[in-house]
Amino acid sequence: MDNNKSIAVIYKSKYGSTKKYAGWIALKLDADLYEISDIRGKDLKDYDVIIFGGSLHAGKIKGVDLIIKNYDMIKEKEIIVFAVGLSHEKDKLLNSIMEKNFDEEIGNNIKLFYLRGSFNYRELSIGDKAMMSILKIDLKSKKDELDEDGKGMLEAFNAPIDFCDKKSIEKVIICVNENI
Ligand SMILES: Cc1cc2nc3c(=O)[nH]c(=O)nc-3n(C[C@H](O)[C@H](O)[C@H](O)COP(=O)(O)O)c2cc1C
Repeated sequence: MDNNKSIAVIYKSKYGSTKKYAGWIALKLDADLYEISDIRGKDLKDYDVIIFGGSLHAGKIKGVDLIIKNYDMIKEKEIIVFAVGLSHEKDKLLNSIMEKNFDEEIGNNIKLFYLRGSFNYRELSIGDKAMMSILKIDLKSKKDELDEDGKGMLEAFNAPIDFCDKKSIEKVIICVNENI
């Protein structure tokens, strides 16, 4: 790895999984670590490699506007985004995250990864509980037709689940090391 390259890891996390992954990645890469509110868009130009991590919320990557709004300023840099969610990593998942969050130009220029997070219904904010309750009713009504993801989600309302796995950051680390 070229140690002269400066790397920023920036994250937006509501319940802690994305923060955990960002911390693991920053430590491994000896990068500067920022919670999203602690960095301004213009500070991004100080870095050669920008790694952004955000949790998935109804398909959207929280906080990723920081990358989108500043894209013209940072487009010559190495940009890596990791999304943290509960779904299983299926073939189409990355494509669907890409389509819901980025236009074609940005999509072609960034590297996108998916990491599995955690879920504890009891700890959710009131708004998130309301949103998830609607999902729960929907899942229950389709109980017999649910795929693995749906069944897992339904079970998660009763018992907290945590898929955070330090080993899964390896794909992000390899990507950074290959490109700098
Ligand atoms: C309201 C709500 C919406 C969610 N939407 C998605 C989603 O669209 N896709 C997904 O894979 N996970 C979804 N999740 C699961 C979160 O992404 C998961 O809990 C993640 O670990 C949260 O990250 P954080 O701990 O950094 O806040 C959702 C969770 C909540 C509470």
